[in-house]
Amino acid sequence: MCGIVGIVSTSNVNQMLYDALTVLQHRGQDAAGIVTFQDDRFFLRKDNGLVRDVFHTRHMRRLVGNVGIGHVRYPTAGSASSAEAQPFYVNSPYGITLAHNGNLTNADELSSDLFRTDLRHINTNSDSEVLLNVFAHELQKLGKLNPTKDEIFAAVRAVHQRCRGAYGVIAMITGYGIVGFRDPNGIRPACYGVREGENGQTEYMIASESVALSAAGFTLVRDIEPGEAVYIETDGTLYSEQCAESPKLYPCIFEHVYFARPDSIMDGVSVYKARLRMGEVLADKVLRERPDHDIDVVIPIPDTSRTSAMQMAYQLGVKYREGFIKNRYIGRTFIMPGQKMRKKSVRQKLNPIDLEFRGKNVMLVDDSIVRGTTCKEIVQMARDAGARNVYFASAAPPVRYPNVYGIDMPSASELIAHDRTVEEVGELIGTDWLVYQELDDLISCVNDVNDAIDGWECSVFSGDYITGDIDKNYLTRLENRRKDSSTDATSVTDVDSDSDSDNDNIDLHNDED
Ligand SMILES: O=P(O)(O)OC[C@H]1O[C@H](OP(=O)(O)OP(=O)(O)O)[C@H](O)[C@@H]1O
Ligand SMILES: NC(=O)CC[C@H](N)C(=O)O
Ligand SMILES: [Mg+2]
Repeated sequence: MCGIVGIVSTSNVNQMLYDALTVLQHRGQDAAGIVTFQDDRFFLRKDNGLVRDVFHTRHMRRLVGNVGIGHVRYPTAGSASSAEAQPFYVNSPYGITLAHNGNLTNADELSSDLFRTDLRHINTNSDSEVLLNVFAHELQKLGKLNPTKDEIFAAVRAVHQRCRGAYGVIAMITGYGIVGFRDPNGIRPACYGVREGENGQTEYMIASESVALSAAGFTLVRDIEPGEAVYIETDGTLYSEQCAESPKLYPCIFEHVYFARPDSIMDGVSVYKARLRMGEVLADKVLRERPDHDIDVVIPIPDTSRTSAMQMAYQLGVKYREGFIKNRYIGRTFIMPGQKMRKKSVRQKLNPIDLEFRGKNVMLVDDSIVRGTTCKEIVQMARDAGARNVYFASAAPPVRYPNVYGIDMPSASELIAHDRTVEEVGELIGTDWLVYQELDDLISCVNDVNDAIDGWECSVFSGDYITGDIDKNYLTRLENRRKDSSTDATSVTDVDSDSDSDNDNIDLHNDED
């Protein structure tokens, strides 16, 4: 899902960016990058790996300057090669770097237009490099030596006209400042906050999630509106403008189900509260389906489902027990590239405490079932640990349709619930009873706080794509591309974590290694 952050400060931003990226690490574990600038020079460090592995002291020392942006990557387009780590850089106009969360649905067309009409070269398969070049081209067309805020907003307006899909973006323009914007449907999140810097001057941070702000002592001001751009000059002056023609707010509901940290507030909705409610309404469904259930204990599948499972147990009046212990050194499995690695990691990551299972009817709770990698293993582990009956509840409805907006599930065939009934899925994962959340119930969990929300981007559950440009042909093309690329060692599908560590990484050569 990628995490993005940008800071305009009164002192060096390298450590603040690093810390913010560690707080956003749950959004992307594949690659990380930071770019700063000082005295008209960019300083960039990016590579595959977790934040703590990418940045060593020698890199941090070189990342000087009071303004910078950062990115943690979970690839959804192109490959997992280090050449597609972000931020991306383009030297003209002004020198622009950009960090993107989301996925463009018309990246192929744009890429060809950029080459044929705009005479721009795209060097990777990343849609984010395309987005950067569209922005750069539109800014360049205005042809000014010094860009004003109005020109920057005009370039964002043009990006909205040309780009389709989902994007939360932070771009840095050398010598001028940073600009953050969201797609006209507000699918991907972005917010900004303030704190007092040296000499009482205001410092700004833009980030994917509010938790990055609060962890660094910034106060959340607000979410960036769909289609809106926020431009912060290097001296700390902030401007904002609506740059889309008819913006609507349709945030991605899967952020609340899985991606976001529970201590974040997104578009006014507390992720933690939403997950508590998911547990509550799921318990109501369990009681509707089996008023005389014989559940002895509710057990979460750590980490993400904990909040919902706890509330579900409370609502059912059943014991809540931590029956699986999570190895804290293994990351999130769903966002790992490659099914082989994901499968292996579930066993490495979770281990049962047998006494919580032996002879009991256990209700296992997860936030979602996507490919079924986790639940298949877990149900078996519960049986091996001696459970009498293994029931399974998902705090989200069946995931039946591909995602094209920044979650790496582009083909329907890899989704366990695609074209299957709930009973069939239950049988496949080997559970004695499977309960899914209803979509209307899920929506009710996130709905009641913010009137500005027009609806939710729920395509993985409903098959309705808010951008209106996704049809059967598009999804078939995507699925075929996925099949073709699965034989390619550097594809998003089947990359080994360090298989391309010695790939050439074309970027700024002010870094000595
Ligand atoms: O059906 P699947 O394809 O297995 O995907 C769903 C699972 O993946 C995620 O866990 P993950 O390990 O990524 O993260 P977590 O520790 O935050 O729960 C999610 O929480 C589910 O447990
Ligand atoms: N998950 C994301 O936000 C991915 C961003 C971008 N599409 C990439 O693949 O790098
Ligand atoms: Mg999980």
